[in-house]
Amino acid sequence: MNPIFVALDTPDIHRAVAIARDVRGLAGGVKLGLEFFCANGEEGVLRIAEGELPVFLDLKFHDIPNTVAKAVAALAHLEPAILTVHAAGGREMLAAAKAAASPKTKVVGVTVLTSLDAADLAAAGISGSPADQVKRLTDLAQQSGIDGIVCSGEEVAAAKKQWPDGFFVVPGVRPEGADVGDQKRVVTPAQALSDGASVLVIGRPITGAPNPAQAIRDIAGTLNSSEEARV
Ligand SMILES: O=c1ccn([C@@H]2O[C@H](COP(=O)(O)O)[C@@H](O)[C@H]2O)c(=O)[nH]1
Repeated sequence: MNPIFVALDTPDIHRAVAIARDVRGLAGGVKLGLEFFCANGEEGVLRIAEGELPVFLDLKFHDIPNTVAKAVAALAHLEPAILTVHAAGGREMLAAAKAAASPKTKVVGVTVLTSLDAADLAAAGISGSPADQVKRLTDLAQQSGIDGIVCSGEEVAAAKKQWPDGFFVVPGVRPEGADVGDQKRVVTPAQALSDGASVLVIGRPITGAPNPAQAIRDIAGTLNSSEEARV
């Protein structure tokens, strides 16, 4: 499986369609998040799905089990390849999300956002490092029956050891020297992949490039040959 999913973080449907077209045949899929979904809804998702790349719906649901289950059920007919919920929503909520999803969808739990560091966790009253919190939430996710987690590349090797057959989505990925923006726990695509990432989520380094297709080719070229063979 090609691990590169391009984050189409724009409210502009025409721009999203154009980038999805540019990266077709080079990316493993596209990721649609809150910015896109709030602006374009289900109709927008269907437009992007016409491009025939697998669609990852990154809506990061976090609510009581009944509400999350109903939200996931309302989207189940779209059969996204991947769907996110917040692992901190608890075991019951995670299990309810999995039960409501299409069997074709991998449900993954966001552990600690890649835009947060230890100081941010402390400010929110969470003790320990991001790695400690990712470990706790990975346990919870595994016990709940969902398919995997979202974590940074800094934690993915440990998470893979903890959950060998888990599915690991890694955002906060930056080619050497690229602008990190608001991301705080960042690794290179090659590092994330060799440490066990199943999917690399990459947005601005591709969508902000003058030539998104070339940006993906450049990233693929940084992966070592055995990993590159998967792209
Ligand atoms: O912990 C998380 C969870 C999700 N994301 C999402 O990934 C992309 C990253 O975009 P870049 O432009 O490559 O920074 C974005 O859609 C986030 O919502 C994340 O970054 N971290």
